[in-house]
Amino acid sequence: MPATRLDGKQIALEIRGEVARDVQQYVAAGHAPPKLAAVLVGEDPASQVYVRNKERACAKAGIASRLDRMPATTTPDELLERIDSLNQDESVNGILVQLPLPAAPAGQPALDERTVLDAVDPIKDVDAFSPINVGLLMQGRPRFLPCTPHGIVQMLHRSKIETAGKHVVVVGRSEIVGKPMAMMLAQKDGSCGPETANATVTLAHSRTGNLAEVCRSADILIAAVGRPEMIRGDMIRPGAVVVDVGINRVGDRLVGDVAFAEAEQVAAAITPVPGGVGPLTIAMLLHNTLLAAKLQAGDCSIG
Ligand SMILES: NC(=O)C1=CN([C@@H]2O[C@H](COP(=O)(O)OP(=O)(O)OC[C@H]3O[C@@H](n4cnc5c(N)ncnc54)[C@H](OP(=O)(O)O)[C@@H]3O)[C@@H](O)[C@H]2O)C=CC1
Ligand SMILES: Nc1nc(=O)c2c([nH]1)NC[C@@H]1CN(c3ccc(C(=O)N[C@@H](CCC(=O)O)C(=O)O)cc3)C=[N+]21
Repeated sequence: MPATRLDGKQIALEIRGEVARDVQQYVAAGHAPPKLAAVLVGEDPASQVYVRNKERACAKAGIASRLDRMPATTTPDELLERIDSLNQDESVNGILVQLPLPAAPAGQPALDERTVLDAVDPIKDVDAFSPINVGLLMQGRPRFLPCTPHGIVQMLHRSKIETAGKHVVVVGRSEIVGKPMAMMLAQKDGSCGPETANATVTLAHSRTGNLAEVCRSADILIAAVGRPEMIRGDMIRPGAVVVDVGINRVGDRLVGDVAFAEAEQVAAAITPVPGGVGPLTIAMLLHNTLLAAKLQAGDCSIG
């Protein structure tokens, strides 16, 4: 029997509905609508699509948004100045600097991702990329949860997939996905999302020995590698849950990091690409933007 498809799009719509309702209540209590500022440097086509989707989702949830487009020739000082002005702007609750940043034109200093992300005020850091928010997450007392791992946690929970006592293998150790994902699932209590903790976590990467065997030992396999269809059917334990984070453009097709047709024959449940983790990332960004507004209004001390 082929695997159940975990419908990320549907779950994302459900979460967006909840955020819209909470935004309505927040505004009814006399607050200005939450506001997200996205900074897009350069012309990367995938980033354009993502930022457009995000703006549309904000509008539907009653969240205000502004898009600051800056040319690929922007200097580090210009970008840091823009971030600082968004930090100071009391009407802006959330700030997102779209990644990747473009390469610098010849003869100009590069835009360093770390320096730029460090400049975002932690109380407005809706991506949860700043060192303060990463540290709070590590300690099990997060303020903002990073959007993609949080979306995955929500999807598992809402699909009634238990993580406690399970062996989760996360393939990929990026700061955005793999590393925080592993940390969240290994937490002792529910601090990083409802009932999604207490997993036994293996964090695999490009230097992992015998990756296929490590993957086959997973009850839940989470692939965040960025290599089209590298997780094959024979790397999956029969009956496992497979979460495919990868978004790879191959010609005009969008494919994940998992060879879906093969995996579907082995797994018990699997996320498709598109329509899996991607839409959840956006839903959790909306959630974080409302949370940011509440924190700044003094409405709640922590998530
Ligand atoms: N759906 C969504 O919302 C999102 C999707 N994505 C997508 O997820 C994917 C991963 O993104 P991101 O985490 O930013 O990627 P990065 O490129 O930052 O990290 C990739 C990770 O995969 C590891 N890796 C690379 N090759 C192999 C290999 N052959 N075997 C095992 N591990 C390997 C790398 O190992 P090492 O550390 O050793 O180099 C690294 O840790 C991309 O396709 C991206 O587009 C990203 C963010 C959100
Ligand atoms: N500061 C920052 N924060 C991010 O969260 C961030 C980022 N930079 N840079 C790039 C990655 C990637 N990412 C995606 C989000 C949604 C979809 C998404 O909605 N995907 C749709 C398909 C969209 C399409 O057709 O291209 C889907 O999977 O169904 C994809 C990718 C967020 N990222």
